[in-house]
Amino acid sequence: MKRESASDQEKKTCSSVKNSSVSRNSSLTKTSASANVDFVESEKSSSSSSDASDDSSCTSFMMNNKPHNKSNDIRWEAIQSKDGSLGLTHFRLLKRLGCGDIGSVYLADLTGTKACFAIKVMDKASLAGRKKLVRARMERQILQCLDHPFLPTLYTHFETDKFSCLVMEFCPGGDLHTLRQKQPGKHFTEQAVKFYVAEVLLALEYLHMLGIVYRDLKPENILVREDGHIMLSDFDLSLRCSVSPTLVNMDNEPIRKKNNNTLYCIEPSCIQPSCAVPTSCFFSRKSKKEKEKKKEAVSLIPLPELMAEPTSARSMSFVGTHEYLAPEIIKGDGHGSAVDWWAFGIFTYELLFGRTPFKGSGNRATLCNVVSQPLRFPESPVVSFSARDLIKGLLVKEPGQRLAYKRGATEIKQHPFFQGINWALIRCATPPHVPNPAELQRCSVPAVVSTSEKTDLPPKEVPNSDQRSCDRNYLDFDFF
Ligand SMILES: Nc1ncnc2c1ncn2[C@@H]1O[C@H](COP(=O)(O)OP(=O)(O)OP(=O)(O)O)[C@@H](O)[C@H]1O
Repeated sequence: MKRESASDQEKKTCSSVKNSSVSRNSSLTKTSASANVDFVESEKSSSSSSDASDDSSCTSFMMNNKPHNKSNDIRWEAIQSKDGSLGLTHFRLLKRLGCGDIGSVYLADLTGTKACFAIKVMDKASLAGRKKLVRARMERQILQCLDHPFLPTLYTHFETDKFSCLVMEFCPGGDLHTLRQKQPGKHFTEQAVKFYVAEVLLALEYLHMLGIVYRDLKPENILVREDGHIMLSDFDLSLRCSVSPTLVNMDNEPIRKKNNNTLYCIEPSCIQPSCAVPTSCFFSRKSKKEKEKKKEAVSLIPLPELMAEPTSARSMSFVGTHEYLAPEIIKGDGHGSAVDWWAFGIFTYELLFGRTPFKGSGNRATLCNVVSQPLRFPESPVVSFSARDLIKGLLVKEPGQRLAYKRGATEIKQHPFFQGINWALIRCATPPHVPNPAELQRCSVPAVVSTSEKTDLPPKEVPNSDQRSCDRNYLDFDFF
């Protein structure tokens, strides 16, 4: 069953566990937590009349630049071949993959090419009527900024009179929630968990460096790519703020002065967060002998780390999925990026044990448990000490004491649970589950007829499950 995000109704009913003085219904919130942290966010309950098509500063990136590693991507070539004049009529909608709060996602191919995409189709009038335009725009703006192996590629977006459409990479492997249900005991092995959470960690690290607090981590939002690697999806609850990447030492002190003769390169691309080997960016002007000595010393002194954690961003919104909400969100204390590390702890727990730690008999009970119930581990399945220790560090109720609060993902990467992970090469590692050809075939065989070539209207929302649409091999299309 799909887990819903916290609703306004529950916001009212859980008043016993939260600070009631906090307003959570602001529309597009722009505020400042400290002198140098600004953020912009969208909320489920946002109200704005702004157009979904407004663009942000990073809009031009995707339209004019090919993200790295896409040089052999036939999808990219296919989109470019249409010369920027794309509309819904250029796509055959094959199957509805699912439907979220702000739109439906379809598997589609671009006519005249072999390229398949996932297209999120959002009805603009419906968005405006339900005050979701800001959320839709936020999601698009964030997608336009991303260029990471574990985050979605937005190939293009376009608007018709009625619809706003995002054309993204299609993940044929389903989501981790569904995949977990298929595992023996409905939980993953510790080895598989290590792989999935490591990839999610890298994706969160990248988002935080861009000043994006994800706020909706849960297995349902982790999709499995054709090659078995993961992709985080769904950014409409995310919070954007500005961060200033800083080099810090192990005590979290910013590094300001040069260390004697050693010149440090402060280009973020040159920093290898927990790397023991100096990169070519770290050079000195000393003699060979001195260099040798220095080399030994350097291997003992931890290198500075890049800290770009929007820890001090402050949002008062009540957003997310009940079982994954951090205590500070429920209490209305204001929250920053530490909420993602809390959710990362819940996520790791769920993948390992097949259930979340604070789930109650209802949403209200769950929220109360998150705030006040101590963390407990089931006796079975048996998991390692390091796995439990990692979860304990993440599920600390006070955000300031939580693992990763001070140094972000770097702190988590250094935890013994991840010992042996080659962070730089994880995208080349063999995933625990690679969708088999039959699964892929099922996803790519046209299960539905296409929309009319003469109209740019997508199919009317069909109230049937994806499975049914597969079984019937076609969908009824109503044009409205
Ligand atoms: N790129 C993709 N490849 C394959 N399936 C996808 C892709 N993106 C989304 N989906 C599927 O479509 C469904 C709807 O996705 P969507 O992001 O619109 O909503 P959601 O995750 O249910 O949440 P929300 O209501 O918060 O927007 C998802 O459950 C997912 O299974």
